[in-house]
Amino acid sequence: MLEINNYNSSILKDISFSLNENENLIILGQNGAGKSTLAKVLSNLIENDEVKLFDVNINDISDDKRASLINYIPPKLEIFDEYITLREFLELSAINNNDNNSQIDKIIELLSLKKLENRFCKAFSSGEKQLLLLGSAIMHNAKITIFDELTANLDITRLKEVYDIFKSDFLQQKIVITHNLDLAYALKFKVLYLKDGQIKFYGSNEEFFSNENLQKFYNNSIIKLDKHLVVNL
Ligand SMILES: Nc1ncnc2c1ncn2[C@@H]1O[C@H](COP(=O)(O)OP(=O)(O)OP(=O)(O)O)[C@@H](O)[C@H]1O
Repeated sequence: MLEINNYNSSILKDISFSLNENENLIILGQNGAGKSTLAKVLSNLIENDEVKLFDVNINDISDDKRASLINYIPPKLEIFDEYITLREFLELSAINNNDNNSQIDKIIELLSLKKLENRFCKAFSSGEKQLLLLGSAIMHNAKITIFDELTANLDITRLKEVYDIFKSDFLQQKIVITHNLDLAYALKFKVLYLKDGQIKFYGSNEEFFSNENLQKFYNNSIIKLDKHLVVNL
């Protein structure tokens, strides 16, 4: 269980909610609403005293233990080593000391990354870097993984693959920050909507994507067509 109680900062206002074990979440909101900041608070990249992970205050959890409980995947892959290959990057993403070769093979196969296996990550396209981030999250295998705009640079085929992985059991509990409302709608995860640093909605996917709430949160800019949401251009 993930809990945050009365968190306040210059960016976020009075943030409180709890997410049960094995519940997945989507965080929505306009640019600058505070989504990434909230993700960093939940994973203690912004230190705080208001988050509890599985009933323990996040500050009382050792770094190793915390890494096994929550993992924040940033929107962009930062590579500091010019010569690190995809395979090496995945090896470094593991937080255990096992022989991880067969798991790495599985992830490379799952994400169809075989041709990039021994290439330097630094030169990857932005979409390839996003897939590597997803691979590293699967390798890391934290109890809760937060993805900050993972799908931003993916082509349609890759987006569908990521959707399938989000719906599968390759990862444990997932928190997905996205601007892609069609993806958010299709995933059916619980929704948290932020506006100006405040939670304006926290509840079921079905309720959030009701016609009434679409009107309330997005004016007339989104319409429902069959099982999809499309931008009303
Ligand atoms: N380190 C910081 N110092 C000062 N202000 C910051 C800092 N980080 C973020 N902000 C500000 O806080 C607000 C929320 O930023 P945040 O990145 O959390 O938004 P977001 O909802 O993730 O936006 P986007 O959808 O554009 O990625 C923004 O106005 C941003 O400029």
